[in-house]
Amino acid sequence: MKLSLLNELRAQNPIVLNVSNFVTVQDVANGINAIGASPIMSEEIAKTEAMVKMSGAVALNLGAFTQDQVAHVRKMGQLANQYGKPVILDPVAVGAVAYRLGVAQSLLRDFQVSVIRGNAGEIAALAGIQWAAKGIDAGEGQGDLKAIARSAALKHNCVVILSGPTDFITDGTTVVTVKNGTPLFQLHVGSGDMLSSIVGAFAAVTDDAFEAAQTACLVFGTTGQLVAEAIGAELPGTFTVKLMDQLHLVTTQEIEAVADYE
Ligand SMILES: Nc1ncnc2c1ncn2[C@@H]1O[C@H](COP(=O)(O)OP(=O)(O)O)[C@@H](O)[C@H]1O
Ligand SMILES: Cc1ncsc1CCOP(=O)(O)O
Ligand SMILES: [Mg+2]
Repeated sequence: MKLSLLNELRAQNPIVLNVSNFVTVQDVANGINAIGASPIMSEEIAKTEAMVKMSGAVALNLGAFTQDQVAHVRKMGQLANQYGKPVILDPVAVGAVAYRLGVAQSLLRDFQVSVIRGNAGEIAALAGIQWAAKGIDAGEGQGDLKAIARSAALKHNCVVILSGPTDFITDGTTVVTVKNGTPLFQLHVGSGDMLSSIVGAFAAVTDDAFEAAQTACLVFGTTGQLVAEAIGAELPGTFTVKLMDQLHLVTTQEIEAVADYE
């Protein structure tokens, strides 16, 4: 865990290039901005190369794609590999919809990702493990989440974040768990998407994708937890607004004071 990456991120203000989904695009852009990085979104394949070149990391979200957009994502992933930019993949709902899983698997064959960030249903699907995912949510399943995360990481040769009440972050060998968070994250559609792109912001300021993934989970989880403790009630609207504020304001000292990871 390297919390000083948060200060590094704020000092560098790296550009994070996103293929987002139309549902959560504004939360994702503002989340990246609030934490101290610089978001840019893209939907046009013709300008992909220039945009990849100027970016520090590329975050690819499969939340709501058309076939044209899949071609765009593929080209962006391949160009990111060519220019040595870290790629973060958010495989939204691949556990619930076979077509989505097929698309994600074909993309994972066509370019190398640095980090996959998904919930239990999504990561189990990418590991080839049985799980009853529910739409965009994790759903229900049996099994050792640590082992599922590790198996997905080994299969796709990358760092994997299996997020949820506890986040499991692994490079396929070591597994770090982050227990910070709040159930309010589940009442805000886009929490996962924000986390994935924030992983991109951290990956842009270090060559160590595993460290970037751990730190992003700790920063995001503790920030949400601090907000929930401050508002003290189940108010998803208020939570969303205050989460943006706190992502901007949170300090490494405040995070250290509540950090719960091993
Ligand atoms: N019940 C919970 N308690 C604490 N934190 C949670 C809980 N559920 C999700 N989170 C946090 O919410 C964020 C988004 O994760 P998740 O809900 O798994 O993604 P998605 O929105 O893609 O399903 C992560 O930071 C995760 O740690
Ligand atoms: C509701 C919805 N439908 C397609 S993408 C999307 C948003 C998913 O966001 P998250 O996985 O971050 O909750
Ligand atoms: Mg999600």
